[in-house]
Amino acid sequence: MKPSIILYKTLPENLVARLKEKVDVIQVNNLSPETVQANADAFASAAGLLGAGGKVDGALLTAMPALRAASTVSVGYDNFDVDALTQRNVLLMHTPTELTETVADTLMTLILATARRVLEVAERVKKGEWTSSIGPDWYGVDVHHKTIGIIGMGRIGMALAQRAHFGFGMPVLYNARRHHTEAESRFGARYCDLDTLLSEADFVCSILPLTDETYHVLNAEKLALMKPSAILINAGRGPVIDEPALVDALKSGKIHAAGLDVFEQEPLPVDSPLLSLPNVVALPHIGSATHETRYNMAATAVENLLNALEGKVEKNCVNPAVAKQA
Ligand SMILES: NC(=O)c1ccc[n+]([C@@H]2O[C@H](COP(=O)([O-])OP(=O)(O)OC[C@H]3O[C@@H](n4cnc5c(N)ncnc54)[C@H](O)[C@@H]3O)[C@@H](O)[C@H]2O)c1
Ligand SMILES: O=C(O)[C@H](O)CO
Repeated sequence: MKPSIILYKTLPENLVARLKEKVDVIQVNNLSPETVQANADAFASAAGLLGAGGKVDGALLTAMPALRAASTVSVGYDNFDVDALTQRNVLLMHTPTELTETVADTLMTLILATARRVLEVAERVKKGEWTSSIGPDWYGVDVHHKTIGIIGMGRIGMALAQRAHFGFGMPVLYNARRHHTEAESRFGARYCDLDTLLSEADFVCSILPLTDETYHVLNAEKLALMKPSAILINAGRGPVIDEPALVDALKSGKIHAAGLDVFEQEPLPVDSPLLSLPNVVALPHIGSATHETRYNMAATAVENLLNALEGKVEKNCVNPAVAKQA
């Protein structure tokens, strides 16, 4: 008998067919308590879990005693209780490599869109305000040769540094948990403590994972260190920034603008004060959202799950210690 899995994301047909070669697939819409309750037997007997978003915590794991592997269509896994998974010998697989370049493109998009006020001026053109030669009220600020400060010099941080250094001639500052010799040799990047980075960078770009340590690391005190001309970009996770403190910094001119792909609450509520600020570019968490990259992520997540269920976890595993115990 084939093992069964819970699939909580819509996947292309060919990928579902690939899964069905090896496992029985039970498709659900989400991982809400209502869904779990309505499909209690399926959840109880499933050996695998595949999808994106949704909280995978102790309560869900209690409802899934047969679970052996979970596979997320994402690189970030802050929505998983990794300790609880590891305690129960459940492997967690993710997609760390497929999206790197695409997310770096998104970060560059936010840098350019905020600096050149792309949304604002395009909107003015649509409204028919471009009636004579433009003046300073349409101007933005330069990106090229300005200093970029990257908080989180991991895979995506490196891809951003490459674009900034080679494409835009930008000096690169960075902060991470360790020195990154490759970033220093390839991009001349300079390691800084967080306060120095915040006070020197023209573009402060956060691509941090969300952890207990990074929660609200960019709070009012830290934002106050930024130059009034500086622009803050965040494509890591929303709760890394204290959002009310950011709104205050943007409203009072303590910082120049912000480009955001992630928020404390997603989807961003329509009454968020961020949406009424002209100096904010807000995107709906599209960091990796191209057809090519989302397909590649889904295909990798499928193979990750099938491999994990067969005990093959050479790569893409968040808690490989589980495999060693098996
Ligand atoms: N907006 C999106 O759609 C999108 C897409 C992909 C990834 N992300 C987010 O970006 C994150 C990073 O992805 P990645 O592939 O570059 O991960 P990565 O693991 O390669 O890099 C993470 C970097 O953050 C640093 N870091 C972690 N904790 C830190 C701390 N407390 N202080 C300073 N630095 C710290 C690490 O040292 C590392 O350099 C993901 O975890 C995810 O949350 C968002
Ligand atoms: O972590 C990721 O892969 C993206 O943020 C999508 O959730």
